[in-house]
Amino acid sequence: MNMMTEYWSSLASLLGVLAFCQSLLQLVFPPELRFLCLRFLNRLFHLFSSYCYFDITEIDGVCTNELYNAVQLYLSSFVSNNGNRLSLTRALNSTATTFGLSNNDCIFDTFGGATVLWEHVVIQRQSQALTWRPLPEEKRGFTLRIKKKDKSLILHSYLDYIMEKSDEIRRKNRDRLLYTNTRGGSLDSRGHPWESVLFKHPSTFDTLAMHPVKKQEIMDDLRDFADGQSFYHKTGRAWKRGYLLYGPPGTGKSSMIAAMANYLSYDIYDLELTEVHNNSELRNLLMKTSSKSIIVIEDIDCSVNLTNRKKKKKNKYNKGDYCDLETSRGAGDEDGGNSTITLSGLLNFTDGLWSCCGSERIFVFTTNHIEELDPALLRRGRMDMHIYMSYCSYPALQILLKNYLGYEETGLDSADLKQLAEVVDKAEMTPADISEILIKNRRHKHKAVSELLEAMKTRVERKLKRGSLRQETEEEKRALESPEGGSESDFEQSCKKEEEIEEKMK
Ligand SMILES: Nc1ncnc2c1ncn2[C@@H]1O[C@H](COP(=O)(O)OP(=O)(O)OP(=O)(O)O)[C@@H](O)[C@H]1O
Repeated sequence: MNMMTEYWSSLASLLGVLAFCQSLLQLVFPPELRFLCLRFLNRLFHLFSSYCYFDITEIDGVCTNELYNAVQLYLSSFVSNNGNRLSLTRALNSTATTFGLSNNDCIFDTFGGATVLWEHVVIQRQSQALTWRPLPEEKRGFTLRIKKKDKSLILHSYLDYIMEKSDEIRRKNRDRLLYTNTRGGSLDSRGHPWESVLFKHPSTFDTLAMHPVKKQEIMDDLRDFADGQSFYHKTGRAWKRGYLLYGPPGTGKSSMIAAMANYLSYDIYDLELTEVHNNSELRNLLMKTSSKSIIVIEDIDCSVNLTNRKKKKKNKYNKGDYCDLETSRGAGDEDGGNSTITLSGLLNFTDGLWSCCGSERIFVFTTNHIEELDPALLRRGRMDMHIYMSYCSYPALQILLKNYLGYEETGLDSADLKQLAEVVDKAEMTPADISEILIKNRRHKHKAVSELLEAMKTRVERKLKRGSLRQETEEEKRALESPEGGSESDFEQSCKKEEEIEEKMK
């Protein structure tokens, strides 16, 4: 008991001494002097430290600091792999989740061999300043710690790099738009010649069925283009690229365009040439497109008479009102007058001076009949890459089987696969045809494969039959046409026979 009393009394006298010292300190060292001392110590510390620090606050005065937002987005791109405690956000109507550093958490980053430390600093705001807009209750910011020797690298390149990266992430996270030119060239309420809708096409290079080597080549080309600003600048070329997609209907030309847009996070401008009246309207449309976009003209062979030939083009595949365009607008204004679009107008659109307004644009033309296009339109520099979208090959079929039936996970009968590999090239089926069969039977994998195999075999048989019948007819025709051949009525008979074959094949 005595011990306890002694303990309490010595504690009380110690506290008394402390209180006395504190009031003495207050008297000798007023707060101003203490603050100065602290500042001095701080300066001394920084003088001998090899690090320097930068504060990037969320709000600079009353304006939002763009750099803060950029750093937040930039860090979100790799923080998910490194951080232990993360903040998660998702904007309204967005499908992307954004990771962020939690309050007062740190993360290291490296750039050009320099290691930097980012700290997310969150402190409560003491009082609301008198501003025209209410400030958040918390004061947020990032503190960047770098080595003094890296200062110039970080300030000159790293921050620009962060701004660029954040732009890219922002574009990726936002929804893409699909534009189409307004009917008859009229302007919308904002005086814009393009109308837009949200573009949510699910096609990606993963889902696209084509040979993986070819696919990779296209992806590399697109990536080189998107990252090639300095290259295009250095070589004095306009920052644009043209792709011509050609091949039979249903081989994935439109799917490829969607995959390109999703891959690069570009908007799409789907140009309906039939709604454009003349070259100057075409130029105006081009000027109103934004950079980082894909400008598409589908079925270019059917859209307008692009051969500049005097004779009117005969369209093999009638595609409705596309085909009579030249007729309906009064063909004959071939030399670039104001009443119709001409080949030279289109060439100017793709690589004339006007095509360089804005930058980072991709032109994609599609056609089912490359042979009907004017060589001027096809030359490299205008259409830099010609991509043949072929009938389904075995590597492409494997992608479809994987997408539609989950083929890789569960595996299919190897004998079936072997047979598919044998007939797929001969069958000449489009990915669209194959997709249809697979969709129909997607719940029954083995039925899907056997039906597909059946369809392919039938096609091969029909092709063989057609080939041999045609050969027979050719021989008969040749016999009839020879000097000792038969009469005209025999020839007519042979034609009739060919028609019969066609009928049978149908
Ligand atoms: N290469 C492919 N990979 C994956 N799916 C494909 C492919 N080709 C076609 N398809 C499927 O077939 C459908 C039609 O294809 P798409 O419209 O892309 O072909 P297209 O070549 O543009 O045809 P068209 O020349 O008639 O416009 C697509 O919705 C897609 O489901």
